[in-house]
Amino acid sequence: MTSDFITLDGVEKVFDVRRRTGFLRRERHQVRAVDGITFQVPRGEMVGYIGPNGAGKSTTIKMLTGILTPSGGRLRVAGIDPARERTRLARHIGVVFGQRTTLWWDLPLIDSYRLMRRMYRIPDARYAENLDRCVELLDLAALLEVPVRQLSLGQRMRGDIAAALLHDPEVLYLDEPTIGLDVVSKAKVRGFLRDLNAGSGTTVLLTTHDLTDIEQLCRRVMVIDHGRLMYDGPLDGLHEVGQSERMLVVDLERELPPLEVESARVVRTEGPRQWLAFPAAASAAPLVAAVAERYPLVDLSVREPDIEAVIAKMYADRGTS
Ligand SMILES: Nc1ncnc2c1ncn2[C@@H]1O[C@H](COP(=O)(O)OP(=O)(O)OP(=O)(O)O)[C@@H](O)[C@H]1O
Repeated sequence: MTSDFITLDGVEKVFDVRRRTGFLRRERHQVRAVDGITFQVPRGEMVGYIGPNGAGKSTTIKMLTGILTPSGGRLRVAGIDPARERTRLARHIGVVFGQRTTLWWDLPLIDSYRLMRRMYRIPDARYAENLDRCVELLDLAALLEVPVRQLSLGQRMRGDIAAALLHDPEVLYLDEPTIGLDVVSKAKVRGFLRDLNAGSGTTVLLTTHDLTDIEQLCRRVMVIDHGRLMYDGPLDGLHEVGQSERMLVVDLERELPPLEVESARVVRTEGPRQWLAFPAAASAAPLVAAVAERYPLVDLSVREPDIEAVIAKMYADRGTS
């Protein structure tokens, strides 16, 4: 048996859309939301699934939960075809949508959990154990009797994550789990997910626009755009694909015209300080030596490429190709 827990092979999703083109006229056209995606996720991995708005991320997640049926290709989660056996699959997966809640709005948090226990037919001992663990790790003790509508966004999100985990799913899909949260709440959610993945070996597929989530949680990232997989690999590898640059920031004894050194270009000057961009994959040592030899150098620092800028560049390059 393969250790791959999620497998997609040439998966497609095409939507038929009717567009109004006149008073009584409507035109039919097709949107290829997912256009032949292939990837595998082994058990226990935590993977980032990112892309610009409308790239096809939510459509992929909906196919992985069985809400949507693929138009083509083959998709399996825990050996199950999600669209055909959605109920059986539900026992294996947990889903958290940052923008929506699965909790009952007017009920105290604990009542939502009790309803879920019944829905998923979770054995008493297991329910008690999982609830205790979530309450402790997600800091929910003081919130259990509070109606969901009175919870802050960060509290509600922690409540939703617990709800998704009460039935011990083997895989957790997270769609924007830190959206709108403050710095402290984000750190809490990220810390919990890291421990969950490391401790229980839960497989996690994480969709987010916050790249710090990815940097802090995922070693592997998949980038999707226009329904196609543009990149699948380690986060660091994005720098190479995106041809990113590092920055050498130099402080000189006095203000000078832009420095002229091989393999770097001055992108900014501010008094005696200058910023030199050079390829991220290149060593900074020869560049530093060249600057020090020819110019009156006082101080320097090297800045790593900003992953956000790398991805923005990837999206932009794609848009113009
Ligand atoms: N039910 C639907 N009917 C028609 N078109 C749809 C439907 N759902 C999604 N689409 C289209 O499919 C494409 C992909 O949408 P999807 O929601 O998967 O993107 P996304 O990557 O999740 O975007 P975002 O980051 O904005 O949430 C978009 O062009 C969207 O308009």
